[in-house]
Amino acid sequence: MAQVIYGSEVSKDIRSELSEQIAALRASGRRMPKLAVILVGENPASLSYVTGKEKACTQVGMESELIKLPASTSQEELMAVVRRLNADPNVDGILCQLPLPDGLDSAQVIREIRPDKDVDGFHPINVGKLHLKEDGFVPCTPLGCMELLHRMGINPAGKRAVVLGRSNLVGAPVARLLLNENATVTICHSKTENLPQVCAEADILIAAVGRAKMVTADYVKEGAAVIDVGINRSAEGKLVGDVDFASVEPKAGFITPVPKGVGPMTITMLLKNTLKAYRQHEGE
Ligand SMILES: Nc1nc2c(c(=O)[nH]1)N[C@@H](CN(C=O)c1ccc(C(=O)N[C@@H](CCC(=O)O)C(=O)O)cc1)CN2
Repeated sequence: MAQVIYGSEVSKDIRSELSEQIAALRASGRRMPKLAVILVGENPASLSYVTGKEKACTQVGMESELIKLPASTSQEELMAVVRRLNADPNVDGILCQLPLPDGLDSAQVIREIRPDKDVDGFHPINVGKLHLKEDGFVPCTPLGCMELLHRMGINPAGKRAVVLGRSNLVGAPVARLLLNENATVTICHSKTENLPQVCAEADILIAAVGRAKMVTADYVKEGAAVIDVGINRSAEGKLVGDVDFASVEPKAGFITPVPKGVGPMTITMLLKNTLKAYRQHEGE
């Protein structure tokens, strides 16, 4: 039976540490860290995630600003909002909730965000820094996966890690983070042959493909740490991961559930990145 690692619980500990740090800033009369979130359109999932981000900021004592724009917003209008936030000295972190409505170019928006305010870690400068092992902003979901591994007491050095999925948001950066911590990393994708066998060699298996319950027990080595990044909605509207929990849990050593696994860590790592941006802006 695997040890189930709840990101929701780990998040509570990290958020209480962040609250203490922010309370100390407030007590010394300092400016508060501030996150600005841009939401374009009416995607219900995106609305729920940005609401979660605002609530989390309030919970730890950070300031936040939600800029809600209609789906009809033009690329130039969106870029102008980013430029306004870039120039605002009270804003430490900026993010544009993804996906954007059809017709808007997210890559162009991300490139417009000042790299020192890019708390999502998506700007090419921050992507480059991750690959060069330089200090920059790392995307929140991959950072959350690494934090969970560390909290499980797993040191990736020398371990076989398999990342299922190669997206810029999760697969590619989490693979790089594992490599940076000296794991031997394989990235699998839709063209990978013998997928279950390749995955079954992993000591650490990260599932980030976006296919409900795709990872069954035959993909998993006995005792492996399995991190499920999937957020898939079933026909009944139930949230399910990429891992078939019932099948994998008896075989794995550690496993994260969906919900209450990696998801809450994404928002917690965003708070951490925003406080880091604030400290850099304050010259600490
Ligand atoms: N600009 C960004 N856009 C998106 C990101 C991102 O990191 N930056 N990631 C995802 C969405 N996301 C945050 O934005 C996110 C996803 C899931 C969760 C979460 O807490 N999930 C809960 C379940 C919530 C539910 O019931 O729907 C869980 O897994 O327990 C938080 C944030 C894409 N866009």
